Amino acid sequence: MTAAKTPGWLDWNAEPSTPDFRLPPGAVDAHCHVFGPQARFPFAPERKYTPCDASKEQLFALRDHIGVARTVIVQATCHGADNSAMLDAVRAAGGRARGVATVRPDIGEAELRQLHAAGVRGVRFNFVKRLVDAAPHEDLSAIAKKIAPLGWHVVLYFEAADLPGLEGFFGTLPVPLVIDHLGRPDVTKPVDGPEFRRFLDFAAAHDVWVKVSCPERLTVTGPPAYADVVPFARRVVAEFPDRVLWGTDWPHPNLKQHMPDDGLLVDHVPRIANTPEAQRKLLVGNPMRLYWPGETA
Ligand SMILES: O=C(O)/C=C(\C=C(/O)C(=O)O)C(=O)O
Repeated sequence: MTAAKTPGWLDWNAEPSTPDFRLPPGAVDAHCHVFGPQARFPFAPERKYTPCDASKEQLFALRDHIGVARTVIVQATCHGADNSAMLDAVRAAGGRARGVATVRPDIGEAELRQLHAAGVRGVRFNFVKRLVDAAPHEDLSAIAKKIAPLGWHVVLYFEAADLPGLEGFFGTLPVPLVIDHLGRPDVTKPVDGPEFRRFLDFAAAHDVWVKVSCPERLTVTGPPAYADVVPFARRVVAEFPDRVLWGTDWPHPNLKQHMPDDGLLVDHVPRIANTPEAQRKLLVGNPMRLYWPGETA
């Protein structure tokens, strides 16, 4: 018995355009997911939404269509701490994928080593209230301490308005930090305003990595240019050229107004990283250093 998709949630675009922008050789999609198929990989009972299926085969077809060489497959909340769909996809990618998992604080060293051997290199802490019930900080601290010896990092997903209440805790985590989707800024506020400056100052103070992904989630002015998001992404690329990452966020869960064309998301890249050097760092050098250290793209 498969669960019905959350009403009103859009399906991912099955016919993405061919990008005009050619990704450089070795480009990495540093943020994407697999969902199910739920007949084989059921969704978590505690989830707050039910997506449509989005299989590893469909992810790899998109990867090849837009010219990406490697993917970082991030555990989504719809699968909770059951990482089996993500692990199945990472293992099937033949070294061309890494994983970011969701784990519980009681996870043991043996299981962490199995995840590492499978290609996992980080865990995700999600603070977006519409997605999860917040975990106690002591549980997250316990996880961070357990993953530190493996050289893993923590991927953080939060709303910008919640950063003031979270940044103190983030500063205690003994591992590198990676922030999803620009820290979800309110793009109706000025890019030079105090809110985004606080985010930039936090990012600088803690040497965090920042994903300049998901313009489609942040925009008010809408596709295809996502013009209101561009200044925020450009500022992060300019201030942290060696610690920015890019991803499609395919299959784009929880979108109701519009579903992006992943080909156009690729064409968004040169608007935010406007030199070949900046593009190579964003798309190749930075993600390779974080997820495939010591390997060549
Ligand atoms: O896919 C994303 O990164 C964004 C979302 C969902 C999740 O991250 C998730 O369910 O784990 C969202 O904003 O709804």
